[in-house]
Amino acid sequence: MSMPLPPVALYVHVPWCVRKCPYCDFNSHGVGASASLPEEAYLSALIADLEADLALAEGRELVSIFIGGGTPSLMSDGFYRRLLEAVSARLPWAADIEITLEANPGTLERGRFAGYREAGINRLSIGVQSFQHAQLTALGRIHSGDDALAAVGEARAAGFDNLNLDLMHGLPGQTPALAIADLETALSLAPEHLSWYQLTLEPNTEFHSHPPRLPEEEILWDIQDLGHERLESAGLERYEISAYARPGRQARHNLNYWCFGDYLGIGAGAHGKLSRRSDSGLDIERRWKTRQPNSYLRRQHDPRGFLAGREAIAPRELPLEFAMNALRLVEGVPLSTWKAHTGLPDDRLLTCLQAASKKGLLVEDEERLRASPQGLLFLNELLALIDETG
Ligand SMILES: C[S@@+](CC[C@H](N)C(=O)[O-])C[C@H]1O[C@@H](n2cnc3c(N)ncnc32)[C@H](O)[C@@H]1O
Ligand code: SF4
Repeated sequence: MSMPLPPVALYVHVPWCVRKCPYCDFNSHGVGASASLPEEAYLSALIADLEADLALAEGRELVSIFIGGGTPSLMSDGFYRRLLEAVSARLPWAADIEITLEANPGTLERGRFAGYREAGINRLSIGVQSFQHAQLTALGRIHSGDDALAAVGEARAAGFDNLNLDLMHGLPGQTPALAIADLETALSLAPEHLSWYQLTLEPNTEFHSHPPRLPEEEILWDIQDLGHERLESAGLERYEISAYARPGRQARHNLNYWCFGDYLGIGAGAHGKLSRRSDSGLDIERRWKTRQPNSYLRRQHDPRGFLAGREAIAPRELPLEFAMNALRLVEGVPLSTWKAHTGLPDDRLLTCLQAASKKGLLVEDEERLRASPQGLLFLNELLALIDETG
């Protein structure tokens, strides 16, 4: 019998922001507050991009849609209504599909969230980062703490009952007390999900060339320990390195990535991962689209199409690729996911995990692939070991 294919999700990228943040290495382009964006042209490009990728879904139902950026909340509700209509006319959806949109509190227009809800978006991810003036300024954000509070209020009033707040920690000038104060404010808003990322200095960002002064290592550890304890005591369970959720509110879209599910990626610079049945099980490919927004728009009228590159994942690389995702999850993944999502037999993975188990970086479990608490702290070391033995 032929292998079943993994579940499939859809990622949609919106590449524009009001201003480029100095720490950000995403495919996002600052256009200023008063720019008018080419909504019509981008919508028709996204639909053409989806059309070209439709066959890759092989008739599977979409389990989730994630509209990320950039700043998707720069686009109107009409844009998303038409986009979601176009997607649903072309691909079947799971009855309980999760449809998330990333929103920036600095782009809040009255009534916009209600329009998004009516368009069919059922989860908002709000980029709060911090509620403190000094930290928001250091991060070059365009919004204030009050804007973030107003955005959450507006989201609730619009009927969103599934909210994620993005917060960062380890920020310039941040003490443990300030980091916990941010979490207290976030918790007072009772989000269903909270992403709590430690600020990293990424290559090709302004912070990389002109690094700000960050808290000392010991302070960073204190922030992490205190924050983790506080979030768990408030009923937000840590299920991934940086993600906390109320029971049943884990982000389905991210869970699909971390469990090595498939996803189509449309929009400037969007990445996808797709499996195809083959004689040996599954052939898995990564694909990515043209990155520059203007080049992407031009590709609609170019016989080359939107695709900028594609690469098969060689069977040798699969253990690492799989583990890089699965091991981010605190509970790991059932070992059966490996076979189901790579088409390869278990022994291939198990051989290269033995060394990691011996070092105490993996929990010995015949049913699940799961990092130990030590392994979660030193994930890079664990992944390097898997890579060497893969
Ligand atoms: C793609 S960004 C988009 C969200 C939206 N554009 C915004 O910034 O509000 C997703 C999240 O990644 C996090 N992030 C981005 N760059 C980061 C960095 N260098 N270190 C840690 N977290 C980062 C931020 O919390 C951000 O909200
Ligand atoms: S608003 Fe978000 S995507 Fe845009 S530059 Fe800032 S962090 Fe990056």
